[in-house]
Amino acid sequence: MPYEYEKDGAAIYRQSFATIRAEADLTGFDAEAEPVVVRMIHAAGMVGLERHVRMFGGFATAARTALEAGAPILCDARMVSEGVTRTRLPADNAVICTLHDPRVPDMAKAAGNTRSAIALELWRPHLEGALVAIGNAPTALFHLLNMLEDPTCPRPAAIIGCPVGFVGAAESKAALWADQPVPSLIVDGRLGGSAITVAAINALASRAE
Ligand SMILES: C/C1=C2N=C(/C=C3N=C(/C(C)=C4\N[C@@](C)([C@@H]5N=C1[C@](C)(CCC(=O)O)[C@H]5CC(=O)O)[C@@](C)(CC(=O)O)[C@@H]4CCC(=O)O)[C@@](C)(CC(=O)O)[C@@H]\3CCC(=O)O)C(C)(C)[C@@H]/2CCC(=O)O
Repeated sequence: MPYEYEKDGAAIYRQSFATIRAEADLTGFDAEAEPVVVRMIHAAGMVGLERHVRMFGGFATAARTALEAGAPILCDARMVSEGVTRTRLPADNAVICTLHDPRVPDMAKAAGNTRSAIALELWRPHLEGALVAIGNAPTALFHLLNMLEDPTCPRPAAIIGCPVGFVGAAESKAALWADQPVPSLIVDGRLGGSAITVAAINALASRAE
């Protein structure tokens, strides 16, 4: 006896988003921010994630405005950059991940840091006005905050700071929350990861949902 299941992709999305909107407490998010949180919950399969999502500085509007103006998206890991749905992007935005640049291993060795952190040095020419998306590496977020302490460092338009894990994830996001260098989104504590980071980008990229 074959299993019966929903086979219409659009219907699956519609049903998922309706379930999330029925079950999650989204009252703390305005109309710009709500679709971002809904898509993050969708990617994680976790109603309750909304209690850990925090934004400051008019994050959703700042990020959308930057994307619509053609800002590049700078990603810490290829898992993030590969997940961006290109057809949703409003200005054929460049999606850049420098982690696998052949120069990075030697640069990391010389600096005594992770590849994820040192790869951000190659962001400098693209950083001004960019949307930054850190979904994996706590060391990348710490390194970005250190770079931004230098007033001559180009400034991104907005930061998605969602590194995940047990070493440095909560601490790096707490540091972003404390510094508030530009409008940002964080998921507090150990929660985070590439999938929910990509979901936030994809929600920001298109207003249609
Ligand atoms: C310590 C690291 C952590 N990685 C985590 C979780 C995941 N990482 C995956 C993969 C495939 C990659 N992780 C690297 C970024 C690699 N991970 C690290 C580093 C050693 C240090 C980063 C840091 O602490 O900030 C880092 C290597 C580096 O020198 O920077 C990766 C480059 C490793 C590699 O394959 O070479 C690679 C990313 C590839 C890419 O997408 O471009 C996982 C899929 C785990 C796995 O393979 O088993 C998973 C994905 C999680 C996600 O949703 O993104 C942690 C948990 C973030 C951890 C840092 C914190 C901790 O508590 O340990």
